Amino acid sequence: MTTVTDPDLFDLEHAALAEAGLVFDDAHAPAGIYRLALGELIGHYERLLRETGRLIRRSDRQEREMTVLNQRLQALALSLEYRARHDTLTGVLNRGAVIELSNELLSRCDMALIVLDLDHFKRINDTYGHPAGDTVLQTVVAHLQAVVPETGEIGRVGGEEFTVMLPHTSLDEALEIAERMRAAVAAHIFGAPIERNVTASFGVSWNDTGTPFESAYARADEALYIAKRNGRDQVVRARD
Ligand SMILES: Nc1nc2c(ncn2[C@@H]2O[C@H](COP(=O)(O)OP(=O)(O)OP(=O)(O)O)[C@@H](O)[C@H]2O)c(=O)[nH]1
Repeated sequence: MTTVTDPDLFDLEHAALAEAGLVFDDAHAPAGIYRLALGELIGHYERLLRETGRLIRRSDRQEREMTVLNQRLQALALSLEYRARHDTLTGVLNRGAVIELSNELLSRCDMALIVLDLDHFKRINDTYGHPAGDTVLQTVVAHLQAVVPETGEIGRVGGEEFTVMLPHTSLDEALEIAERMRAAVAAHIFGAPIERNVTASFGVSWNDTGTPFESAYARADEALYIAKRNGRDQVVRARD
C-alpha cells in the first residue's frame, strides 16, 4: 500500500541546498564542482524570488478585489435597507417604517401626528390615468417636504394617504404646519393633462410620551374623517 504525503513545494530547493552543503563540507572539491553547486543555488534562489514576488502580487490583487466586493456588499445592504423602509414612488417612509419609527419616537418623547389624504383622488386616476395620479402623489410629497421641519418625518401609509410625524411639537404648532401643507398643496396648479389643483384633508393628534402608535393614528384618522365629511380641503384637530 502506498501512502500519499503532501508534496514538498521546496523539494528542489532542499536538494540543491543539501548538494551545496556537501560541496561546502568538502574542502578539496575541485573549483568546477563549487561553481556547479553555486550555479544551482543561484538558479533556485532566483526562482524563489520570482515566485515570492508573484505570490505577493496575487495576494495584493485578491485583497483589492475583496475590498471592492466588501464595498459593494455594504452598498447593497444599505440599498436593501433603504428599499425595505421607503416607498418606491415617493421616496418617503413606507407604512412599516412609519409604525416602527412612531412607536420608537413615542416611547421617548411626545409627538404630534398628522394624517392626510388627497381629496377625490380616484377621479384624478379615472379621468387622467394612473401615471398622472402618480405625478400628483410625487408633487404633493414635494410640497409636504418643503413645509415639514427637519425634525419631522413623512410617511406613506396607504395609496393616497400620508402621515407626518412631528416629535417635540405642540398641537398648535402641528396645526399650523398642517395648515401650511394644506395651503401649499391646494395652491399648486398641475400641468397637462390635469390643469387644475388637487386638495387634501388633514387630521392632527397630539400624543404624550408612551402613547401607542395605533391610538395616535386612530385619533388623527378620526379627525381626518371629520375633515372629509365637513367638505374636505381642511385641517381638523383630534379630540382630546
Ligand atoms: N395613481 C395612483 N393611484 C393610487 C395609488 N395608490 C392608490 N391609488 C388610488 O387612490 C384612489 C383612492 O380612492 P378613494 O379611496 O376612493 O378616495 P378618494 O377618491 O380620494 O376620495 P376621498 O378620500 O373620499 O376624498 C383609488 O383610485 C386608488 O386606485 C398609486 O400608487 N398611484
